[in-house]
Amino acid sequence: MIVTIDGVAASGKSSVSSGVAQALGVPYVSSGLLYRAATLLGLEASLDLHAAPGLLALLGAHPVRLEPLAGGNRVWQGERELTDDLHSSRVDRGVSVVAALPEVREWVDAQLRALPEPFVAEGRDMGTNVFPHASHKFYLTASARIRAERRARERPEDVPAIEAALQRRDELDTVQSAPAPDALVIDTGPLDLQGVIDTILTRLH
Ligand SMILES: Nc1ncnc2c1ncn2[C@@H]1O[C@H](COP(=O)(O)OP(=O)(O)O)[C@@H](O)[C@H]1O
Ligand SMILES: Nc1ccn([C@H]2C[C@H](O)[C@@H](COP(=O)(O)OP(=O)(O)O)O2)c(=O)n1
Repeated sequence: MIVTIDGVAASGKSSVSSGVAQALGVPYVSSGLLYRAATLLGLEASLDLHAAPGLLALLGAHPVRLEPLAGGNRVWQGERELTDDLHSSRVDRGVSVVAALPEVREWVDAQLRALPEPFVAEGRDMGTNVFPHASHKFYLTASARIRAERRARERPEDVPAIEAALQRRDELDTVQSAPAPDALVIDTGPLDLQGVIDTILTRLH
């Protein structure tokens, strides 16, 4: 069984997926972390983030591994854990450019499709492109202001700066962010985290 939870930036995808996965007793898979890892490593190597060949060579030479767990995903490059470095504002700013590269998308998709079922997969195109056959599909939204207020609790910047950055990323990610036609769209604005998780769990029973 595969459940997909897609949505815009900071709409609650990873927190909701973790809650749903824990209730089901399965892992969740955070696809965005692989795009973030490619971005972090490209930045650290001072690569041009618009150029796929250099990034792919780097990822080929030093493979990155996603460890999906119900409580939280971890990302490794060999023995080095990248997880804590993936949510900086620098990675936030660069990741949409990297995620627009078809070669990087293929690199991510191949890793995701190799994972053993069952799991909850979250990202942008889990229900459309990567797992179109998933049994249950959801898409989370909320206004940019509400998302910025939530994310401001996790970032040093103020709400208006975060809101502007989220809107910029929404625009850059538009191509791969359309909801699947068979996804249930949930506006998380009026709901708390548990409310969103319960809405999804109700549909799974
Ligand atoms: N429905 C909600 N109500 C209140 N806070 C939420 C809700 N959903 C998510 N959050 C909070 O918003 C922040 C962003 O959520 P996160 O799961 O990281 O989103 P995403 O994976 O879409 O970027 C987190 O601090 C999370 O706890
Ligand atoms: N399946 C996916 C997942 C993420 N991405 C891209 C788009 C996002 O800007 C970045 C980071 O995604 P992530 O879900 O980690 O972070 P946000 O919720 O957007 O803050 O990766 C994508 O293109 N396709």
